[in-house]
Amino acid sequence: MNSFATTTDLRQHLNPLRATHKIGLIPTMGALHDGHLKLVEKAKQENDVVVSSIFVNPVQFNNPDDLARYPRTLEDDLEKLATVGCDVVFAPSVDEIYPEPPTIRLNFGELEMVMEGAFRPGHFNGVGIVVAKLFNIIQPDRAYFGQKDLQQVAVVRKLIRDLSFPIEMIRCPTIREEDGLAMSSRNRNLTPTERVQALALYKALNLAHDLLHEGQSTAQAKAAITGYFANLPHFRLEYVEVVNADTMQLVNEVLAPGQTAICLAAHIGNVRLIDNIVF
Ligand SMILES: Nc1ncnc2c1ncn2[C@@H]1O[C@H](COP(=O)(O)OP(=O)(O)OP(=O)(O)O)[C@@H](O)[C@H]1O
Ligand SMILES: CC(C)(CO)[C@@H](O)C(=O)[O-]
Ligand code: BAL
Repeated sequence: MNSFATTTDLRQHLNPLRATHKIGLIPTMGALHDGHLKLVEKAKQENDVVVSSIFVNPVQFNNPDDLARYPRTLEDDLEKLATVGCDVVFAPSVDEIYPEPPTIRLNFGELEMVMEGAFRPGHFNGVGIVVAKLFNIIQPDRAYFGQKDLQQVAVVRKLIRDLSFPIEMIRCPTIREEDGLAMSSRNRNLTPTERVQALALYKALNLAHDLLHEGQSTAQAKAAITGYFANLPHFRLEYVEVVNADTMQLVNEVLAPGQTAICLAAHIGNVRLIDNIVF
Protein backbone atom coordinates (compact mmCIF):
# COMPACT_ATOMS: atom_id res chain seq x y z
CA MET A 1 0.00 0.00 0.00
CA ASN A 2 1.35 3.43 -0.98
CA SER A 3 0.65 6.40 1.24
CA PHE A 4 0.95 10.04 0.11
CA ALA A 5 0.61 13.33 1.93
CA THR A 6 0.97 15.70 -1.01
CA THR A 7 -1.11 16.24 -4.11
CA THR A 8 2.01 16.27 -6.31
CA ASP A 9 3.24 12.87 -5.10
CA LEU A 10 -0.20 11.34 -5.34
CA ARG A 11 -0.76 12.60 -8.90
CA GLN A 12 2.69 11.40 -9.95
CA HIS A 13 1.72 7.92 -8.76
CA LEU A 14 -1.80 7.86 -10.26
CA ASN A 15 -1.30 9.63 -13.60
CA PRO A 16 0.52 6.80 -15.41
CA LEU A 17 -2.16 4.33 -14.25
CA ARG A 18 -5.20 6.22 -15.49
CA ALA A 19 -5.27 5.00 -19.09
CA THR A 20 -5.40 1.33 -18.15
CA HIS A 21 -6.83 1.26 -14.61
CA LYS A 22 -10.23 2.11 -13.15
CA ILE A 23 -9.77 4.11 -9.98
CA GLY A 24 -12.18 3.84 -7.04
CA LEU A 25 -12.16 6.48 -4.28
CA ILE A 26 -13.40 6.21 -0.70
CA PRO A 27 -13.29 9.63 0.97
CA THR A 28 -13.08 9.39 4.78
CA MET A 29 -12.21 11.41 7.82
CA GLY A 30 -10.28 8.51 9.36
CA ALA A 31 -10.87 6.72 12.69
CA LEU A 32 -11.80 3.85 10.46
CA HIS A 33 -14.24 1.08 11.36
CA ASP A 34 -15.73 -1.88 9.53
CA GLY A 35 -18.25 0.41 7.79
CA HIS A 36 -15.39 2.15 6.02
CA LEU A 37 -13.63 -1.13 5.29
CA LYS A 38 -16.77 -2.50 3.61
CA LEU A 39 -16.66 0.49 1.23
CA VAL A 40 -13.02 -0.32 0.45
CA GLU A 41 -13.85 -3.99 -0.14
CA LYS A 42 -16.66 -3.07 -2.53
CA ALA A 43 -14.41 -0.64 -4.37
CA LYS A 44 -11.76 -3.36 -4.58
CA GLN A 45 -14.21 -5.65 -6.39
CA GLU A 46 -15.19 -2.99 -8.90
CA ASN A 47 -11.92 -1.16 -9.68
CA ASP A 48 -8.26 -1.79 -10.44
CA VAL A 49 -6.85 0.76 -8.02
CA VAL A 50 -8.51 1.76 -4.75
CA VAL A 51 -7.66 5.08 -3.13
CA SER A 52 -8.82 6.01 0.37
CA SER A 53 -8.46 9.57 1.53
CA ILE A 54 -8.14 10.42 5.21
CA PHE A 55 -8.73 14.06 5.95
CA VAL A 56 -10.62 15.69 8.82
CA ASN A 57 -12.01 18.60 6.87
CA PRO A 58 -12.23 21.66 9.14
CA VAL A 59 -14.44 23.55 6.69
CA GLN A 60 -17.38 21.19 7.18
CA PHE A 61 -17.43 21.46 10.99
CA ASN A 62 -19.88 24.02 12.30
CA ASN A 63 -18.95 23.22 15.90
CA PRO A 64 -15.28 23.77 16.93
CA ASP A 65 -15.60 21.36 19.90
CA ASP A 66 -16.81 18.63 17.54
CA LEU A 67 -13.75 19.26 15.34
CA ALA A 68 -11.37 19.22 18.33
CA ARG A 69 -12.87 15.98 19.66
CA TYR A 70 -12.97 14.23 16.29
CA PRO A 71 -10.91 11.00 16.72
CA ARG A 72 -7.60 10.85 14.84
CA THR A 73 -5.96 7.42 14.56
CA LEU A 74 -3.79 7.51 11.42
CA GLU A 75 -1.42 4.63 12.27
CA ASP A 76 -4.30 2.33 13.13
CA ASP A 77 -6.18 3.44 9.99
CA LEU A 78 -3.24 2.60 7.73
CA GLU A 79 -3.00 -0.88 9.23
CA LYS A 80 -6.72 -1.49 8.70
CA LEU A 81 -6.64 -0.27 5.10
CA ALA A 82 -3.71 -2.58 4.34
CA THR A 83 -5.68 -5.60 5.63
CA VAL A 84 -8.47 -5.04 3.05
CA GLY A 85 -6.09 -4.48 0.15
CA CYS A 86 -6.41 -0.71 -0.24
CA ASP A 87 -3.82 0.31 -2.83
CA VAL A 88 -3.28 3.99 -2.13
CA VAL A 89 -3.89 6.27 0.86
CA PHE A 90 -4.03 10.03 0.55
CA ALA A 91 -3.64 11.64 3.98
CA PRO A 92 -2.89 15.34 3.40
CA SER A 93 -2.41 18.11 5.96
CA VAL A 94 -4.88 20.97 6.27
CA ASP A 95 -2.32 23.29 4.61
CA GLU A 96 -1.98 20.92 1.66
CA ILE A 97 -5.72 21.02 0.98
CA TYR A 98 -6.27 24.64 2.01
CA PRO A 99 -3.12 26.69 1.27
CA GLU A 100 -5.51 29.59 1.73
CA PRO A 101 -9.10 29.69 3.02
CA PRO A 102 -11.55 28.91 0.21
CA THR A 103 -13.77 31.81 -0.79
CA ILE A 104 -16.11 29.94 -3.11
CA ARG A 105 -19.48 28.99 -1.64
CA LEU A 106 -21.54 25.99 -2.68
CA ASN A 107 -25.29 26.11 -2.24
CA PHE A 108 -27.26 22.90 -2.57
CA GLY A 109 -30.63 24.66 -2.40
CA GLU A 110 -33.55 22.56 -1.24
CA LEU A 111 -31.31 19.55 -0.61
CA GLU A 112 -29.78 21.28 2.37
CA MET A 113 -32.80 23.09 3.79
CA VAL A 114 -33.55 20.24 6.19
CA MET A 115 -31.80 17.95 8.66
CA GLU A 116 -27.96 18.15 8.56
CA GLY A 117 -28.08 21.20 6.31
CA ALA A 118 -30.46 23.02 8.64
CA PHE A 119 -28.81 22.01 11.91
CA ARG A 120 -25.17 22.28 10.78
CA PRO A 121 -25.03 25.60 8.92
CA GLY A 122 -22.26 25.61 6.32
CA HIS A 123 -21.71 21.85 6.67
CA PHE A 124 -22.56 20.92 3.08
CA ASN A 125 -20.64 23.87 1.68
CA GLY A 126 -17.60 22.36 3.41
CA VAL A 127 -18.39 18.82 2.30
CA GLY A 128 -18.95 19.99 -1.28
CA ILE A 129 -15.69 21.94 -1.40
CA VAL A 130 -13.53 19.12 -0.06
CA VAL A 131 -15.22 16.42 -2.13
CA ALA A 132 -14.78 18.55 -5.28
CA LYS A 133 -11.09 19.01 -4.37
CA LEU A 134 -10.65 15.26 -3.83
CA PHE A 135 -12.39 14.54 -7.14
CA ASN A 136 -10.07 16.96 -8.93
CA ILE A 137 -6.94 15.68 -7.23
CA ILE A 138 -7.67 11.94 -7.53
CA GLN A 139 -9.92 11.92 -10.63
CA PRO A 140 -11.55 8.61 -9.74
CA ASP A 141 -13.87 6.68 -12.04
CA ARG A 142 -16.08 5.72 -9.10
CA ALA A 143 -16.61 7.15 -5.62
CA TYR A 144 -18.13 5.26 -2.69
CA PHE A 145 -20.27 6.86 0.01
CA GLY A 146 -22.22 5.35 2.91
CA GLN A 147 -25.97 5.49 3.31
CA LYS A 148 -25.46 6.42 6.96
CA ASP A 149 -24.85 9.95 5.66
CA LEU A 150 -27.86 9.86 3.35
CA GLN A 151 -28.17 13.61 2.83
CA GLN A 152 -24.47 13.74 1.97
CA VAL A 153 -25.13 11.14 -0.76
CA ALA A 154 -27.78 13.43 -2.27
CA VAL A 155 -25.47 16.45 -2.02
CA VAL A 156 -22.56 14.65 -3.70
CA ARG A 157 -24.85 13.36 -6.45
CA LYS A 158 -25.87 16.98 -7.13
CA LEU A 159 -22.25 18.14 -6.98
CA ILE A 160 -21.33 15.56 -9.62
CA ARG A 161 -24.14 16.70 -11.89
CA ASP A 162 -23.68 20.44 -11.37
CA LEU A 163 -19.93 20.33 -12.01
CA SER A 164 -19.99 17.54 -14.65
CA PHE A 165 -17.55 15.28 -12.84
CA PRO A 166 -17.15 12.09 -14.94
CA ILE A 167 -17.57 10.00 -11.79
CA GLU A 168 -20.06 7.30 -10.86
CA MET A 169 -21.23 7.63 -7.28
CA ILE A 170 -22.07 4.43 -5.43
CA ARG A 171 -24.22 4.49 -2.31
CA CYS A 172 -23.32 1.64 0.03
CA PRO A 173 -25.54 0.20 2.80
CA THR A 174 -25.09 1.24 6.42
CA ILE A 175 -22.98 -1.25 8.35
CA ARG A 176 -24.16 -1.81 11.92
CA GLU A 177 -22.76 -3.25 15.14
CA GLU A 178 -24.27 -6.58 16.19
CA ASP A 179 -26.91 -4.85 18.31
CA GLY A 180 -27.91 -2.53 15.44
CA LEU A 181 -26.03 0.70 16.27
CA ALA A 182 -24.76 2.25 13.03
CA MET A 183 -20.96 2.19 12.96
CA SER A 184 -19.59 5.72 13.23
CA SER A 185 -16.23 7.21 14.09
CA ARG A 186 -17.92 9.33 16.73
CA ASN A 187 -19.05 6.16 18.57
CA ARG A 188 -15.50 6.09 19.96
CA ASN A 189 -16.35 9.16 22.00
CA LEU A 190 -19.23 7.41 23.81
CA THR A 191 -18.72 6.18 27.38
CA PRO A 192 -19.52 2.47 27.86
CA THR A 193 -22.91 3.42 29.34
CA GLU A 194 -23.66 5.82 26.50
CA ARG A 195 -22.64 3.14 24.00
CA VAL A 196 -25.38 0.87 25.34
CA GLN A 197 -27.90 3.71 25.45
CA ALA A 198 -27.03 4.79 21.89
CA LEU A 199 -28.94 1.82 20.54
CA ALA A 200 -32.04 3.96 21.12
CA LEU A 201 -31.42 5.64 17.75
CA TYR A 202 -31.87 2.41 15.82
CA LYS A 203 -34.77 1.32 18.03
CA ALA A 204 -36.51 4.64 17.37
CA LEU A 205 -36.04 4.27 13.61
CA ASN A 206 -37.55 0.80 13.73
CA LEU A 207 -40.44 2.05 15.85
CA ALA A 208 -41.19 4.79 13.31
CA HIS A 209 -40.90 2.28 10.48
CA ASP A 210 -43.38 -0.09 12.19
CA LEU A 211 -45.85 2.74 12.78
CA LEU A 212 -45.69 3.86 9.14
CA HIS A 213 -46.03 0.26 8.04
CA GLU A 214 -49.19 -0.05 10.17
CA GLY A 215 -50.63 2.92 8.32
CA GLN A 216 -49.99 5.72 10.80
CA SER A 217 -49.20 9.13 9.32
CA THR A 218 -45.68 10.54 9.13
CA ALA A 219 -46.74 13.17 11.71
CA GLN A 220 -47.86 10.42 14.09
CA ALA A 221 -44.64 8.48 13.57
CA LYS A 222 -42.54 11.61 14.19
CA ALA A 223 -44.56 12.43 17.31
CA ALA A 224 -43.98 8.90 18.61
CA ILE A 225 -40.22 9.31 18.15
CA THR A 226 -40.24 12.69 19.86
CA GLY A 227 -42.13 11.09 22.76
CA TYR A 228 -39.74 8.15 22.83
CA PHE A 229 -36.72 10.43 23.27
CA ALA A 230 -38.53 12.68 25.74
CA ASN A 231 -38.53 9.66 28.07
CA LEU A 232 -34.75 9.22 27.72
CA PRO A 233 -33.24 12.01 29.81
CA HIS A 234 -29.63 11.45 28.66
CA PHE A 235 -30.68 12.14 25.04
CA ARG A 236 -31.53 15.30 23.17
CA LEU A 237 -33.31 14.59 19.91
CA GLU A 238 -32.31 17.20 17.34
CA TYR A 239 -34.60 16.17 14.51
CA VAL A 240 -36.56 13.28 13.10
CA GLU A 241 -37.86 13.54 9.54
CA VAL A 242 -39.52 11.35 6.97
CA VAL A 243 -38.15 12.29 3.56
CA ASN A 244 -37.83 11.22 -0.04
CA ALA A 245 -34.58 9.23 0.05
CA ASP A 246 -33.26 10.90 -3.13
CA THR A 247 -34.52 14.48 -2.95
CA MET A 248 -34.56 14.94 0.85
CA GLN A 249 -37.98 16.59 0.53
CA LEU A 250 -40.27 16.00 3.50
CA VAL A 251 -43.05 13.56 2.67
CA ASN A 252 -46.48 13.04 4.20
CA GLU A 253 -46.87 9.46 3.12
CA VAL A 254 -44.83 6.37 2.42
CA LEU A 255 -43.46 6.34 -1.14
CA ALA A 256 -42.62 3.45 -3.50
CA PRO A 257 -40.31 0.76 -2.04
CA GLY A 258 -36.79 2.08 -1.43
CA GLN A 259 -37.90 5.71 -1.75
CA THR A 260 -38.80 6.65 1.84
CA ALA A 261 -36.21 7.47 4.49
CA ILE A 262 -36.62 8.09 8.20
CA CYS A 263 -33.66 10.15 9.41
CA LEU A 264 -32.74 11.40 12.84
CA ALA A 265 -30.00 13.12 14.79
CA ALA A 266 -29.60 12.99 18.56
CA HIS A 267 -27.11 14.12 21.17
CA ILE A 268 -26.04 11.72 23.86
CA GLY A 269 -23.68 13.36 26.32
CA ASN A 270 -21.13 15.27 24.21
CA VAL A 271 -21.65 13.11 21.15
CA ARG A 272 -23.97 13.83 18.25
CA LEU A 273 -25.05 10.80 16.23
CA ILE A 274 -27.14 10.41 13.07
CA ASP A 275 -28.84 7.40 11.55
CA ASN A 276 -31.54 6.56 9.01
CA ILE A 277 -33.40 3.69 7.46
CA VAL A 278 -34.57 3.57 3.87
CA PHE A 279 -37.52 1.37 2.95
N1 LIG B 1 -21.69 2.47 9.35
C1 LIG B 1 -21.38 2.83 8.12
N2 LIG B 1 -21.77 2.09 7.07
C2 LIG B 1 -21.48 2.44 5.80
N3 LIG B 1 -20.80 3.55 5.47
C3 LIG B 1 -20.38 4.33 6.47
C4 LIG B 1 -20.64 4.02 7.83
N4 LIG B 1 -20.11 4.99 8.60
C5 LIG B 1 -19.55 5.86 7.76
N5 LIG B 1 -19.70 5.48 6.49
C6 LIG B 1 -19.27 6.20 5.29
O1 LIG B 1 -17.87 6.33 5.29
C7 LIG B 1 -17.52 7.54 4.64
C8 LIG B 1 -16.61 8.31 5.51
O2 LIG B 1 -17.32 8.69 6.67
P1 LIG B 1 -16.66 9.32 7.96
O3 LIG B 1 -15.19 9.20 7.84
O4 LIG B 1 -17.26 10.61 8.29
O5 LIG B 1 -17.04 8.26 9.05
P2 LIG B 1 -18.24 8.23 10.02
O6 LIG B 1 -18.19 6.96 10.76
O7 LIG B 1 -19.45 8.64 9.25
O8 LIG B 1 -17.87 9.29 11.05
P3 LIG B 1 -18.80 10.29 11.77
O9 LIG B 1 -20.22 9.99 11.43
O10 LIG B 1 -18.52 10.10 13.19
O11 LIG B 1 -18.30 11.55 11.13
C9 LIG B 1 -18.84 8.27 4.36
O12 LIG B 1 -19.24 8.04 3.03
C10 LIG B 1 -19.78 7.62 5.33
O13 LIG B 1 -21.13 7.67 4.93
C1 LIG C 1 -17.15 12.81 2.53
C2 LIG C 1 -16.25 13.33 3.65
C3 LIG C 1 -14.98 12.49 3.72
C4 LIG C 1 -15.84 14.75 3.28
O1 LIG C 1 -15.00 15.28 4.25
C5 LIG C 1 -16.98 13.33 5.00
O2 LIG C 1 -18.07 14.18 4.98
C6 LIG C 1 -17.33 11.97 5.47
O3 LIG C 1 -16.44 11.34 6.00
O4 LIG C 1 -18.50 11.54 5.34
N1 BAL D 1 -19.78 11.60 8.21
C1 BAL D 1 -20.17 12.97 7.93
C2 BAL D 1 -19.10 13.91 8.23
C3 BAL D 1 -19.37 14.80 9.37
O1 BAL D 1 -20.11 14.44 10.29
O2 BAL D 1 -18.85 15.92 9.37
